[in-house]
Amino acid sequence: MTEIEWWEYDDAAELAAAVAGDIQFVIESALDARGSAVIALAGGRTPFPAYEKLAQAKLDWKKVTIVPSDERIVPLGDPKSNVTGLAKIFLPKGARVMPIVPAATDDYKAAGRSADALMQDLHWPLDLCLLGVGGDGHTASIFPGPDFDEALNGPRERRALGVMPDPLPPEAPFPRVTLSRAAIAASKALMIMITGQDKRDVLEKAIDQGVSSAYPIGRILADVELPVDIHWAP
Ligand SMILES: O=C1O[C@H](COP(=O)(O)O)[C@@H](O)[C@H](O)[C@H]1O
Repeated sequence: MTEIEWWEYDDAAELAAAVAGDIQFVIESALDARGSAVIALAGGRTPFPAYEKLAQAKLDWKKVTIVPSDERIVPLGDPKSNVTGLAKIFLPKGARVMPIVPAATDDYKAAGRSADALMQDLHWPLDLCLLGVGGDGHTASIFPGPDFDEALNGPRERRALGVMPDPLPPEAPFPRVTLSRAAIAASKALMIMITGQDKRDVLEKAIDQGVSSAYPIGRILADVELPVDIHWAP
């Protein structure tokens, strides 16, 4: 089990400012060290106030590549598309925001292979992976279902894959493409951002359960070696 540090904030605004500051620091460090930065950012809803704040930072955005940690297989522009939300915020800054599912398709496995091929062209490992956690304990789009084992235990070089959640989450009932556990665990920095006591309870339980956890986030955290920062507000 890795070293996990909880960071607690009074409210969502404080949380957003802190997470934005930490992401900015990672990007600046990568730009100083290498002249470019590649980061994966969670989708859903929780992290978007932090992204709005981050976008105000004075950075050489043209040298920053952003990929979603996962994507719902929906057309680009759909309100449920994670990359569409990221693109609205970071494209105007000049960042490269990479769709990993360029077109909606019925073949989620093929979508996963295509996302994996796109990821192979990126500088690797990721400078940062920021994860969210669903109320059901999923993270990125690693869900229980027929692809769970492949997402957790597939070959190390597999960076992304297609996933059919079972059951489909009611708030976004779509097949998905997600970073694999190996890709997440290989990141140079790993952060989690959540809000609310319910998600905190799930995350604490998942961490306690460790490698035998039924929650995807528990299985991932049981396997990472780098320290993990969890940012939380009620
Ligand atoms: O479906 C998803 O859910 C998780 C959690 O989203 P949140 O809005 O409850 O924070 C998210 O991290 C993931 O990227 C997304 O596709």
